[in-house]
Amino acid sequence: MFFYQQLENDLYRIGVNDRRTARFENMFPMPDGVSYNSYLIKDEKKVLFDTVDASFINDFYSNLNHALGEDKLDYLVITHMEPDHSSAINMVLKDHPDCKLVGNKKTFQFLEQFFGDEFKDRYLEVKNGETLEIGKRTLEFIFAPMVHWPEVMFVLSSEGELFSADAFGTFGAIEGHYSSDLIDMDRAFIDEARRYYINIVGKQGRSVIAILKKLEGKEVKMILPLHGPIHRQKDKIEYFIEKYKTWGSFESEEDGVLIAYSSMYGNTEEAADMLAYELSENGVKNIHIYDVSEYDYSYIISDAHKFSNFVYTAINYNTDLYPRMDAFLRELVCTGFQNRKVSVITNMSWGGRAEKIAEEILESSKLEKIGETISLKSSLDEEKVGEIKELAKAIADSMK
Ligand SMILES: Cc1cc2nc3c(=O)[nH]c(=O)nc-3n(C[C@H](O)[C@H](O)[C@H](O)COP(=O)(O)O)c2cc1C
Repeated sequence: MFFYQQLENDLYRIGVNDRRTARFENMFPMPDGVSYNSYLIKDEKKVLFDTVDASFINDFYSNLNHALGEDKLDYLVITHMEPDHSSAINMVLKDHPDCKLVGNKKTFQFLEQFFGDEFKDRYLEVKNGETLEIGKRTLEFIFAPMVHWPEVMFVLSSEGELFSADAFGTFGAIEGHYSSDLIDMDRAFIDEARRYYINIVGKQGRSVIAILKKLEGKEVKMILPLHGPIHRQKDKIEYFIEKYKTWGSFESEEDGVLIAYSSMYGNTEEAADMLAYELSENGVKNIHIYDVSEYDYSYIISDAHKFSNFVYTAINYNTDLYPRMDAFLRELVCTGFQNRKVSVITNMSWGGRAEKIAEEILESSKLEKIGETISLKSSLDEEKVGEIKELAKAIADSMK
C-alpha cells in the first residue's frame, strides 16, 4: 500500500513512521516513535528532498512510486547527510538513472564517506545563496552549517516552502496530524520538540541563531522539517521560530526549578523533596524533581534548559561524585547548558571530592549560584532543615 499526504497541488509528504527503533541515535528514547519525512515536488522538474532510513525502504518506495506515477526523478536534494535521511540515497539513485544529486561540497564529501564515489558524475554542487529553476518554482539554497551537521542546507522555494532539514523537527511518529495546525502545539507537541532540539541540536545554539537571522525578511509560508509535522499556519510558524530563538540563545522559557537528585538510601532525596515543598510555600509554581538514576537524561536535560533555576545534589561515592550524577552533568554540559541560576545540596558520610568534581564539570556553563550549598552529613537534621527553608526563599527571590 501507499501512504502519503498531498500538501499542495504538486507538493507531497512521502515520509514514514518508525515505531520500531527504541532510541534515536541509539541514545534518546522514543516512546512515541519518530517520523522520517521526505518531500516530493512535482513541478516541471520532479524533485525529491531527502530520503528516509533505509530500514523503511519498502514503505518509502510504495509512497514515492505512487506519488510519482509515470514520472522519474530529476533531482534529489540532500539537505542533510545523517543516515536517518540519507541511507536510502544509493537505492533511489539506482532506480532513477537520470536523477542528479543536489548538495554542497561537504555534502558530497560525506556522501562519498558513506557510499563511495560511484555517483560522482551525477553531482550538482551548489553554493550558499545559489538558485535552481525547477519550473514555476525557483529553489534557493541557504547553508545552515552545524544546525546539526556541517553540510546542512535549508532550501527555500519561491513559493515560500522552507525545507529545514532537522531544524523544527520533533520526536513522535505522525499520529494522523501531519501539520501543526491540526494539533494543540502546547499539549501534543512542544515538550517532545524541545527534547529533540535540546538534546540533538542544542549545543549549536549560535548556528541556529545565525540561520534565523539569514531567514529574516524572507517569506516563509510553510516549514517542512525532516521529523514530525509540517508547519503552514502563520501563528504556528511564528510561535515555533520564537521558541527556536529562545532555545538557540540558551535562555530559559519559564521561571521554575528543576531539581536533579541522586540518592542511594533516600536521605538526599528527602532533602530534595523538602526543598520542593518549601519552594511551593514560597510561591514557586513550576517545580520538577528527577532522580537521575530513574529518568533518561534527555528528559531532565530538556527541562533544565526550560526553567530558570537548576538544583543538583552531589553525593560522595567512593570519594568521587556519584557516577550517575557525574554522567548526567557531563551530558547536560554537552548540550551547551548555560546562564542558569544554580543551587547545590551535597551529602557525605566521611569525605570526598563530589562537590568539587561537580563544580569542575559545570565550570564552562557560567552558572549563577543562588544561596549557600547545603552540606548534609548522611541525613537531614534541624539545622539543615532551617538551611533548606533559607535556600527555598533565596531561589524564589531570585525569580522576582
Ligand atoms: C557505596 C557507597 C559509597 C559511599 N562512598 C562515600 C564516600 O566516599 N564518602 C562519603 O563521605 N560518603 C560516602 N557514602 C555515603 C553517601 O555519600 C551518603 O552520605 C549516604 O549514602 C546517605 O545518603 P543517601 O541516603 O541519599 O544515599 C557512600 C555510600 C555508599 C552506599
